[in-house]
Amino acid sequence: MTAFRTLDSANVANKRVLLRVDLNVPMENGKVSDATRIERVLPTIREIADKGGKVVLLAHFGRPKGPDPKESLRPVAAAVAAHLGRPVGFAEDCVGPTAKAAVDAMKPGDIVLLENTRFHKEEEKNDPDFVKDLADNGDIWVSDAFSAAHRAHASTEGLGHVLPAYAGRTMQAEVEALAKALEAPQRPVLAVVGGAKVSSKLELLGNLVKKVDILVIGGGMANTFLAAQGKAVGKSLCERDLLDTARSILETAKGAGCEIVLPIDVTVASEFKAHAPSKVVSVDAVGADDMILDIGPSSVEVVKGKLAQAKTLVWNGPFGAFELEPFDKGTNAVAQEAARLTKAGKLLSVAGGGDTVSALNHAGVGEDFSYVSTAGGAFLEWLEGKALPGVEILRQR
Ligand SMILES: Nc1ncnc2c1ncn2[C@@H]1O[C@H](COP(=O)(O)OP(=O)(O)O)[C@@H](O)[C@H]1O
Ligand SMILES: O=C(OP(=O)(O)O)[C@H](O)COP(=O)(O)O
Repeated sequence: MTAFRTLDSANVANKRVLLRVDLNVPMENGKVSDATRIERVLPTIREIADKGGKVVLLAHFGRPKGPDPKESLRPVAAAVAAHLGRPVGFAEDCVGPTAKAAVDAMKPGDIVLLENTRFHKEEEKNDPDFVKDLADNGDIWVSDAFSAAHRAHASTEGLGHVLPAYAGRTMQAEVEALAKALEAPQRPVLAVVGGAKVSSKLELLGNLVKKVDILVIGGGMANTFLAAQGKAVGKSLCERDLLDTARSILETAKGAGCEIVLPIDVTVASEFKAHAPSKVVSVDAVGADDMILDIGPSSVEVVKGKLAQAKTLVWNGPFGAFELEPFDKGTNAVAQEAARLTKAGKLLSVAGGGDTVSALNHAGVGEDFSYVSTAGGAFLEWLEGKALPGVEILRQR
């Protein structure tokens, strides 16, 4: 494995440092509801600023189709400043005259966050002209966004081709910690995959089932598998065009000797709303107007039984819409059991993902897992053994 170029070898004094961070943080009512991703990048920001660098933060937020005030990073800049205890400026564009004016006005040690890189469609295309526009405001590029390193985007990968590239402290720490915890995991290995990013994560499961002994599928992800088995899922989140993919993953799992665990009962409601009237039903009895928002109590018991068999747990994606009570019950119960087994020395537990970390904190066990990564999709791809473009670019230069 080629070593990273790290901040140890970077001369940042007086330099404009384009620092890619992942500030795709959970928000509730316009406020950051879980600051783990912010907390994790503070050491790198402080180190560069204290060495006299000008810290130009680049980040994405959500999946906007173009400029969209609802997906602005402005409120996140205020949260970064609050956690850092230092002022953080904000520029309303990440390229062009607005960004240039903000960066030109910086003094050594200053910190500025540029607006959502995804307001430009060229970001996700890794467009060379856009990369150049971003690079115009920097002398070096530091990436501390391990959780976005599975994306070969302009700010997560492209910049590494045109500027001297270095890994930030969180990037370093994540890769080291995951390798230490999971390079030779004790078996059985149990993976839990849930959450809502079904289309971008479902296909990963085809490789994951070859690496783990048991795969528990929950959250929105489970609905597509239930539908693939011919079950009704009503108004639930479900990717109908991925039913064949889901079926082929079930086949691959069978061939690989990986046990797949799906919910046997679910909590349904007719609205995606906290305290919406809800009931627990069998997965064979979901009605046309029902929305599956959590796993049910019998499923929780099944998952607890699987946890008791496992020596290693890897987890991305909550079991339900945990932000809305009472649809946090399944996630809370499983998280608390995993934490108990970890504290008893019976389980090595690694969990990751912006919302998953938030869910563990919500369940009161964020400190009790063996390792909590900021990364969800990137963590799953790393686990599959895939090379992550945003990591590889840091090794090559
Ligand atoms: N059954 C479900 N229906 C709709 N949304 C769900 C369901 N289960 C979980 N979710 C949502 O999944 C989101 C987290 O998914 P995801 O972004 O994939 O996780 P992470 O950020 O940890 O990688 C949460 O906002 C949660 O509300
Ligand atoms: O939140 C993220 O990933 P995650 O939800 O898998 O943890 C990253 O910021 C990547 O975001 P993306 O999946 O919109 O590219």
